[in-house]
Amino acid sequence: MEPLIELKQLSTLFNSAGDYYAAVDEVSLSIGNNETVAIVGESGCGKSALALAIMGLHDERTTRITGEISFQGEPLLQQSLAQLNRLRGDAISLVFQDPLTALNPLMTVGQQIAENLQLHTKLTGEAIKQRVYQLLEQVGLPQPQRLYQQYPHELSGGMRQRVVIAIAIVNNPALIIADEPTTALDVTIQAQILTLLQTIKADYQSSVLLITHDLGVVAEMADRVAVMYAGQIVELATVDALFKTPHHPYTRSLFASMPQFNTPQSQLRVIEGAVPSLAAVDRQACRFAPRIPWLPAHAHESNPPLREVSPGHYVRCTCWRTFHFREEEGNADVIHTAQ
Ligand SMILES: Nc1ncnc2c1ncn2[C@@H]1O[C@H](COP(=O)(O)OP(=O)(O)OP(=O)(O)O)[C@@H](O)[C@H]1O
Repeated sequence: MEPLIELKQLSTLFNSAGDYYAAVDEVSLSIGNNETVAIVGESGCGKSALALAIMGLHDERTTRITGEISFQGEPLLQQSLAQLNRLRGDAISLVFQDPLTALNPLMTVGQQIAENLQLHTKLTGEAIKQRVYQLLEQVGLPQPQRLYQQYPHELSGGMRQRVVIAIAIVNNPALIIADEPTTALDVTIQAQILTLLQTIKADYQSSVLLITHDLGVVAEMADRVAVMYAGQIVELATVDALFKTPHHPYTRSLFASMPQFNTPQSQLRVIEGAVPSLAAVDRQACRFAPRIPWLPAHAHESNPPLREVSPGHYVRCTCWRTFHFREEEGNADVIHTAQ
Protein backbone atom coordinates (compact mmCIF):
# COMPACT_ATOMS: atom_id res chain seq x y z
CA MET A 1 0.00 0.00 0.00
CA GLU A 2 1.24 3.48 -0.81
CA PRO A 3 2.50 5.32 2.28
CA LEU A 4 0.70 8.47 3.40
CA ILE A 5 3.94 10.41 3.32
CA GLU A 6 7.33 9.49 1.98
CA LEU A 7 10.57 11.39 2.50
CA LYS A 8 13.34 10.60 0.03
CA GLN A 9 16.89 11.79 0.72
CA LEU A 10 15.47 14.81 2.51
CA SER A 11 18.04 17.36 3.66
CA THR A 12 17.66 20.63 5.53
CA LEU A 13 20.67 22.87 4.96
CA PHE A 14 21.26 25.91 7.12
CA ASN A 15 23.46 28.81 6.12
CA SER A 16 26.42 29.25 8.42
CA ALA A 17 29.02 31.92 7.67
CA GLY A 18 28.16 31.88 3.96
CA ASP A 19 28.22 28.08 3.66
CA TYR A 20 25.36 25.58 3.93
CA TYR A 21 25.51 22.58 6.25
CA ALA A 22 23.03 19.72 6.52
CA ALA A 23 21.25 19.61 9.88
CA VAL A 24 19.07 16.89 8.36
CA ASP A 25 21.18 14.78 6.02
CA GLU A 26 19.48 12.69 3.33
CA VAL A 27 16.76 11.22 5.51
CA SER A 28 14.48 8.66 3.85
CA LEU A 29 11.40 7.61 5.80
CA SER A 30 7.79 6.73 5.10
CA ILE A 31 4.70 6.78 7.28
CA GLY A 32 1.76 4.55 6.45
CA ASN A 33 -1.91 5.30 6.91
CA ASN A 34 -2.93 5.24 10.56
CA GLU A 35 0.67 4.58 11.60
CA THR A 36 2.62 6.34 14.36
CA VAL A 37 6.30 6.78 13.63
CA ALA A 38 8.49 8.25 16.35
CA ILE A 39 11.74 10.10 15.78
CA VAL A 40 14.00 9.96 18.82
CA GLY A 41 17.39 11.45 19.53
CA GLU A 42 19.26 13.92 21.67
CA SER A 43 18.82 17.65 21.48
CA GLY A 44 20.34 19.09 18.30
CA CYS A 45 20.21 15.93 16.18
CA GLY A 46 17.81 17.46 13.64
CA LYS A 47 14.37 16.23 14.73
CA SER A 48 12.60 19.60 14.65
CA ALA A 49 14.43 20.70 11.49
CA LEU A 50 12.95 17.61 9.82
CA ALA A 51 9.41 18.37 11.03
CA LEU A 52 9.63 21.99 9.91
CA ALA A 53 10.85 20.88 6.47
CA ILE A 54 7.73 18.73 6.06
CA MET A 55 5.55 21.67 7.06
CA GLY A 56 7.42 24.08 4.76
CA LEU A 57 8.09 26.33 7.73
CA HIS A 58 11.80 27.06 7.26
CA ASP A 59 12.95 30.53 6.31
CA GLU A 60 13.86 30.35 2.62
CA ARG A 61 16.44 33.11 3.01
CA THR A 62 18.65 31.01 5.29
CA THR A 63 17.57 27.44 4.63
CA ARG A 64 17.67 25.09 1.65
CA ILE A 65 15.59 21.93 1.47
CA THR A 66 16.65 19.19 -0.96
CA GLY A 67 15.28 15.73 -1.70
CA GLU A 68 11.65 14.77 -2.09
CA ILE A 69 8.53 14.68 0.05
CA SER A 70 5.51 12.96 -1.35
CA PHE A 71 2.26 13.38 0.58
CA GLN A 72 -0.81 11.39 -0.54
CA GLY A 73 1.06 10.85 -3.81
CA GLU A 74 1.65 14.59 -4.41
CA PRO A 75 5.09 16.22 -4.27
CA LEU A 76 5.14 18.65 -1.32
CA LEU A 77 8.32 20.59 -1.96
CA GLN A 78 7.05 21.90 -5.29
CA GLN A 79 3.82 23.32 -3.80
CA SER A 80 3.17 27.04 -3.93
CA LEU A 81 2.83 28.94 -0.67
CA ALA A 82 -0.95 29.15 -1.18
CA GLN A 83 -1.18 25.36 -1.64
CA LEU A 84 1.00 24.77 1.40
CA ASN A 85 -1.09 27.11 3.50
CA ARG A 86 -4.18 25.12 2.55
CA LEU A 87 -2.47 21.87 3.66
CA ARG A 88 -1.07 23.23 6.91
CA GLY A 89 -3.58 23.00 9.71
CA ASP A 90 -5.75 20.91 7.44
CA ALA A 91 -4.51 17.58 6.05
CA ILE A 92 -1.24 18.03 7.95
CA SER A 93 -1.26 19.68 11.34
CA LEU A 94 1.34 20.39 13.94
CA VAL A 95 1.28 20.15 17.73
CA PHE A 96 4.26 21.96 19.22
CA GLN A 97 6.04 21.47 22.51
CA ASP A 98 5.02 24.72 24.16
CA PRO A 99 1.30 25.48 23.86
CA LEU A 100 1.80 28.98 25.18
CA THR A 101 3.89 30.01 22.19
CA ALA A 102 1.63 28.11 19.77
CA LEU A 103 -1.43 30.10 20.91
CA ASN A 104 -2.11 33.78 20.32
CA PRO A 105 -2.23 35.48 23.77
CA LEU A 106 -4.54 38.23 22.47
CA MET A 107 -7.31 35.99 21.15
CA THR A 108 -9.74 33.88 23.15
CA VAL A 109 -9.57 30.11 22.89
CA GLY A 110 -12.84 30.06 20.97
CA GLN A 111 -11.71 32.69 18.47
CA GLN A 112 -8.54 30.75 17.72
CA ILE A 113 -10.31 27.49 17.00
CA ALA A 114 -13.01 29.35 15.04
CA GLU A 115 -10.36 31.06 12.93
CA ASN A 116 -8.96 27.71 11.84
CA LEU A 117 -12.46 26.43 11.08
CA GLN A 118 -13.09 29.48 8.88
CA LEU A 119 -9.83 28.87 7.02
CA HIS A 120 -10.23 25.16 6.47
CA THR A 121 -13.96 24.34 6.41
CA LYS A 122 -17.10 25.71 4.77
CA LEU A 123 -18.80 26.30 8.14
CA THR A 124 -20.11 29.76 8.97
CA GLY A 125 -21.75 31.66 11.85
CA GLU A 126 -23.46 29.62 14.56
CA ALA A 127 -22.31 26.32 13.00
CA ILE A 128 -18.70 27.34 13.68
CA LYS A 129 -19.48 28.09 17.30
CA GLN A 130 -21.22 24.74 17.75
CA ARG A 131 -18.26 22.95 16.15
CA VAL A 132 -15.85 24.78 18.49
CA TYR A 133 -17.86 23.55 21.49
CA GLN A 134 -17.81 20.04 20.05
CA LEU A 135 -14.04 20.13 19.50
CA LEU A 136 -13.41 21.42 23.03
CA GLU A 137 -15.47 18.57 24.44
CA GLN A 138 -13.70 16.10 22.20
CA VAL A 139 -10.31 17.09 23.62
CA GLY A 140 -11.67 16.65 27.14
CA LEU A 141 -12.28 20.28 28.11
CA PRO A 142 -15.39 20.84 30.21
CA GLN A 143 -17.67 23.90 30.06
CA PRO A 144 -16.89 24.76 26.43
CA GLN A 145 -19.14 27.89 26.41
CA ARG A 146 -17.14 29.38 29.25
CA LEU A 147 -13.82 28.30 27.79
CA TYR A 148 -14.70 29.90 24.44
CA GLN A 149 -14.37 33.32 26.11
CA GLN A 150 -11.14 32.61 28.00
CA TYR A 151 -7.60 33.62 27.03
CA PRO A 152 -4.67 31.16 26.96
CA HIS A 153 -3.04 32.64 30.07
CA GLU A 154 -6.16 31.78 32.08
CA LEU A 155 -5.66 28.05 31.45
CA SER A 156 -3.27 25.44 32.84
CA GLY A 157 -0.50 24.01 30.63
CA GLY A 158 -2.41 20.77 30.08
CA MET A 159 -5.59 22.65 29.10
CA ARG A 160 -3.62 24.81 26.68
CA GLN A 161 -2.14 21.73 25.00
CA ARG A 162 -5.68 20.34 24.65
CA VAL A 163 -6.68 23.60 22.91
CA VAL A 164 -3.70 23.26 20.54
CA ILE A 165 -4.85 19.72 19.75
CA ALA A 166 -8.42 20.97 19.14
CA ILE A 167 -7.00 23.47 16.62
CA ALA A 168 -4.93 20.71 15.01
CA ILE A 169 -7.96 18.48 14.36
CA VAL A 170 -10.43 20.99 12.90
CA ASN A 171 -10.42 19.27 9.56
CA ASN A 172 -9.69 15.57 10.17
CA PRO A 173 -5.93 15.72 9.55
CA ALA A 174 -4.41 12.78 7.74
CA LEU A 175 -1.08 13.49 9.45
CA ILE A 176 -0.44 15.01 12.87
CA ILE A 177 3.14 16.05 13.53
CA ALA A 178 3.61 16.19 17.30
CA ASP A 179 6.93 17.82 18.21
CA GLU A 180 7.70 17.03 21.87
CA PRO A 181 3.97 17.40 22.69
CA THR A 182 4.36 16.63 26.38
CA THR A 183 7.83 17.93 27.26
CA ALA A 184 6.55 21.19 28.74
CA LEU A 185 3.97 19.43 30.95
CA ASP A 186 4.25 17.72 34.30
CA VAL A 187 4.21 13.94 34.42
CA THR A 188 0.56 13.25 35.27
CA ILE A 189 -0.64 15.69 32.62
CA GLN A 190 1.81 14.17 30.10
CA ALA A 191 0.05 10.81 30.41
CA GLN A 192 -3.35 12.43 29.84
CA ILE A 193 -2.18 14.24 26.71
CA LEU A 194 -0.64 11.05 25.30
CA THR A 195 -3.91 9.21 25.90
CA LEU A 196 -5.76 12.05 24.18
CA LEU A 197 -3.45 11.85 21.16
CA GLN A 198 -4.09 8.09 20.95
CA THR A 199 -7.86 8.67 21.05
CA ILE A 200 -7.67 11.40 18.42
CA LYS A 201 -5.56 9.16 16.20
CA ALA A 202 -8.12 6.35 16.50
CA ASP A 203 -11.14 8.64 15.98
CA TYR A 204 -9.72 10.38 12.91
CA GLN A 205 -7.70 7.44 11.54
CA SER A 206 -4.77 9.86 11.38
CA SER A 207 -1.11 9.04 11.10
CA VAL A 208 1.26 10.59 13.61
CA LEU A 209 4.88 11.67 13.32
CA LEU A 210 5.95 11.90 16.93
CA ILE A 211 9.14 13.74 17.78
CA THR A 212 10.52 13.08 21.21
CA HIS A 213 13.64 12.37 23.21
CA ASP A 214 11.64 10.24 25.65
CA LEU A 215 11.78 6.48 25.05
CA GLY A 216 8.90 5.99 27.50
CA VAL A 217 6.68 8.09 25.22
CA VAL A 218 7.88 6.07 22.23
CA ALA A 219 6.98 2.77 23.90
CA GLU A 220 3.51 4.13 24.69
CA MET A 221 2.70 5.59 21.32
CA ALA A 222 4.75 4.39 18.36
CA ASP A 223 4.43 1.60 15.82
CA ARG A 224 7.88 2.25 14.34
CA VAL A 225 10.85 4.27 15.54
CA ALA A 226 13.59 6.15 13.71
CA VAL A 227 16.59 6.94 15.91
CA MET A 228 18.37 10.08 14.70
CA TYR A 229 21.93 11.07 15.40
CA ALA A 230 23.74 14.11 13.98
CA GLY A 231 21.25 14.63 11.16
CA GLN A 232 20.97 11.00 10.05
CA ILE A 233 18.73 8.06 10.87
CA VAL A 234 21.04 5.49 12.52
CA GLU A 235 18.40 2.87 13.28
CA LEU A 236 14.86 2.25 12.06
CA ALA A 237 12.66 -0.57 13.34
CA THR A 238 9.29 -1.50 14.75
CA VAL A 239 8.91 -0.44 18.36
CA ASP A 240 8.98 -4.11 19.46
CA ALA A 241 12.20 -4.88 17.58
CA LEU A 242 13.90 -1.71 18.77
CA PHE A 243 13.06 -2.31 22.42
CA LYS A 244 13.88 -6.05 22.30
CA THR A 245 17.05 -5.93 20.20
CA PRO A 246 18.41 -2.42 19.82
CA HIS A 247 21.47 -2.68 17.60
CA HIS A 248 23.14 0.66 16.96
CA PRO A 249 25.58 1.78 19.69
CA TYR A 250 23.71 5.08 19.94
CA THR A 251 20.35 3.37 20.45
CA ARG A 252 21.87 1.04 23.03
CA SER A 253 23.44 4.00 24.79
CA LEU A 254 20.07 5.79 24.86
CA PHE A 255 18.50 2.77 26.54
CA ALA A 256 21.39 2.37 28.95
CA SER A 257 21.14 6.02 29.99
CA MET A 258 17.41 5.79 30.69
CA PRO A 259 16.58 5.72 34.42
CA GLN A 260 14.35 2.82 35.44
CA PHE A 261 12.70 2.02 38.73
CA ASN A 262 14.78 -1.10 39.28
CA THR A 263 18.13 0.23 38.08
CA PRO A 264 20.39 1.63 40.79
CA GLN A 265 21.79 5.00 39.80
CA SER A 266 25.30 3.54 39.79
CA GLN A 267 24.35 1.32 36.83
CA LEU A 268 23.16 4.16 34.60
CA ARG A 269 25.51 4.84 31.73
CA VAL A 270 25.90 8.33 30.45
CA ILE A 271 26.62 8.80 26.77
CA GLU A 272 29.98 10.51 26.93
CA GLY A 273 30.57 13.60 24.79
CA ALA A 274 27.91 15.48 22.88
CA VAL A 275 26.23 15.57 19.47
CA PRO A 276 28.91 17.04 17.19
CA SER A 277 28.49 20.45 15.66
CA LEU A 278 26.71 19.63 12.42
CA ALA A 279 28.64 22.33 10.58
CA ALA A 280 31.93 20.59 11.41
CA VAL A 281 31.01 16.91 11.33
CA ASP A 282 33.08 14.47 9.18
CA ARG A 283 30.44 13.44 6.64
CA GLN A 284 32.39 10.43 5.33
CA ALA A 285 32.79 8.81 8.75
CA CYS A 286 30.48 7.08 11.21
CA ARG A 287 29.24 10.10 13.14
CA PHE A 288 28.94 8.19 16.40
CA ALA A 289 32.57 6.96 16.31
CA PRO A 290 34.01 9.85 18.39
CA ARG A 291 31.66 8.91 21.25
CA ILE A 292 32.78 5.28 21.39
CA PRO A 293 36.57 5.72 21.06
CA TRP A 294 37.28 2.33 22.64
CA LEU A 295 36.08 0.63 19.45
CA PRO A 296 38.90 0.18 16.89
CA ALA A 297 38.70 2.29 13.72
CA HIS A 298 38.16 -0.81 11.56
CA ALA A 299 34.87 -1.50 13.38
CA HIS A 300 33.38 1.40 11.40
CA GLU A 301 32.66 1.82 7.70
CA SER A 302 33.35 4.86 5.64
CA ASN A 303 30.18 6.47 4.24
CA PRO A 304 28.11 4.02 6.28
CA PRO A 305 24.74 3.30 4.71
CA LEU A 306 21.50 2.47 6.51
CA ARG A 307 21.33 -1.29 5.90
CA GLU A 308 18.43 -3.72 6.44
CA VAL A 309 19.77 -6.30 8.91
CA SER A 310 16.50 -8.19 9.44
CA PRO A 311 13.11 -7.59 7.84
CA GLY A 312 12.12 -3.98 8.50
CA HIS A 313 15.08 -3.36 10.84
CA TYR A 314 17.72 -0.97 9.49
CA VAL A 315 21.05 0.02 11.07
CA ARG A 316 23.78 2.41 9.95
CA CYS A 317 27.47 1.39 10.03
CA THR A 318 29.03 -1.97 10.86
CA CYS A 319 30.15 -0.82 14.32
CA TRP A 320 26.99 -2.20 15.91
CA ARG A 321 28.23 -5.74 15.27
CA THR A 322 31.18 -5.47 17.66
CA PHE A 323 29.96 -2.69 19.92
CA HIS A 324 30.27 -3.13 23.66
CA PHE A 325 30.09 -0.61 26.45
CA ARG A 326 33.39 0.59 27.83
CA GLU A 327 32.58 -1.09 31.16
CA GLU A 328 32.29 -4.42 29.33
CA GLU A 329 35.81 -4.18 27.91
CA GLY A 330 37.56 -7.56 28.23
CA ASN A 331 34.37 -9.40 29.23
CA ALA A 332 33.52 -11.42 26.12
CA ASP A 333 30.26 -12.78 27.59
CA VAL A 334 28.51 -9.44 27.60
CA ILE A 335 29.74 -8.18 24.28
CA HIS A 336 26.79 -7.78 21.97
CA THR A 337 27.46 -9.63 18.72
CA ALA A 338 25.32 -10.02 15.66
CA GLN A 339 23.31 -13.23 15.16
N1 LIG B 1 17.00 28.24 11.87
C1 LIG B 1 18.20 27.67 12.08
N2 LIG B 1 19.33 28.22 11.58
C2 LIG B 1 20.54 27.63 11.76
N3 LIG B 1 20.72 26.45 12.43
C3 LIG B 1 19.62 25.87 12.96
C4 LIG B 1 18.31 26.44 12.81
N4 LIG B 1 17.40 25.61 13.42
C5 LIG B 1 18.13 24.60 13.93
N5 LIG B 1 19.44 24.75 13.65
C6 LIG B 1 20.52 23.82 14.02
O1 LIG B 1 20.23 22.57 13.42
C7 LIG B 1 20.59 21.50 14.29
C8 LIG B 1 19.38 20.63 14.55
O2 LIG B 1 18.42 21.38 15.34
P1 LIG B 1 16.97 20.81 15.71
O3 LIG B 1 16.23 21.90 16.41
O4 LIG B 1 16.34 20.20 14.52
O5 LIG B 1 17.36 19.67 16.76
P2 LIG B 1 16.38 18.79 17.64
O6 LIG B 1 16.87 17.39 17.51
O7 LIG B 1 14.97 19.03 17.30
O8 LIG B 1 16.71 19.33 19.10
P3 LIG B 1 15.71 19.68 20.30
O9 LIG B 1 15.29 18.36 20.85
O10 LIG B 1 16.58 20.45 21.22
O11 LIG B 1 14.59 20.48 19.71
C9 LIG B 1 21.15 22.15 15.55
O12 LIG B 1 22.55 22.15 15.43
C10 LIG B 1 20.60 23.55 15.51
O13 LIG B 1 21.47 24.45 16.13
